[in-house]
Amino acid sequence: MSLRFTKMHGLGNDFVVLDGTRESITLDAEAARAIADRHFGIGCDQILIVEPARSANADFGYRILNSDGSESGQCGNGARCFARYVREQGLTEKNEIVVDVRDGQMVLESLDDHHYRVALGVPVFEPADIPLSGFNTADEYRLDDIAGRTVRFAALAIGNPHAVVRVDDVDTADVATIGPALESHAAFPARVNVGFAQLVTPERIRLRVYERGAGETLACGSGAAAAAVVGIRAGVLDPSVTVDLPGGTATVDWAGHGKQVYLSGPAERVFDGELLLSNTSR
Ligand SMILES: N[C@@H](CCC[C@H](N)C(=O)O)C(=O)O
Repeated sequence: MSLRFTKMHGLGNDFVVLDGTRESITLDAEAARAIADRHFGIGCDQILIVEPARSANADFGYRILNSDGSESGQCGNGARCFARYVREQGLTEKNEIVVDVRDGQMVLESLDDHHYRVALGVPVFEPADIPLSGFNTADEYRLDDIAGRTVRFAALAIGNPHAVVRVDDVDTADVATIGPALESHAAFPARVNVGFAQLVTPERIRLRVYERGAGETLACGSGAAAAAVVGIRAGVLDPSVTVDLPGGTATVDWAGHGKQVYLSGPAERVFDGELLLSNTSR
């Protein structure tokens, strides 16, 4: 059995994109891990599945699987690739696309030169799936047992959960230790994406993200949005923020409490291929 796929990336956060509009695609966690495997499969941070819309006002459904086989409700870099994919595959000619994600909807807009702007949703502080309690304030939590250290962070959801740790220098931040320790800490039963953000100017941050279910990636779009929103809410960032990630630069715009957060940046198509599913099992 074989499956046609397109390999894409957004700022080096890479994806295998599958068309589930013509025939339904069911991938269990083991199959997802096999596809994402960089030695025995195609290799990617996430698998994106284009599905038929579930709501009357949507154009498509959008499913996201991490490289460890877990499912997420959000992928910002993937959403830009999704927008490019559905237009290039002739699935729509629309410039503005509404997609159903696991817990809501997103709006994807085509800009010039293969750039896209994505409305990720309204950020939620004190999200229900992050049952932290007994910490300082809604904006700053603290855990004392992260690899023997005390770590302070903000926590919020943008369709998926994020912890944002402010650091002086992303180059020397201990992402490899603090990232996985916080990602799978008991305080986060659904696990969490962990961003390490360095303030450069009120319009610019540098960011590295240890992603839930994928490890450190070259860029995380929802992580960029989360870090910018935390800084804007704290009054240290302007409403439009340039986010420098290891894989490139994204822009985040947020007008404040109760408003949608927007992520803009490029989407690249790398190649098309056909996956022989029997070759992915080990
Ligand atoms: N790379 C993504 C986020 C993908 C999902 C995330 N790892 C999760 O489990 O929530 C992005 O660009 O937003």
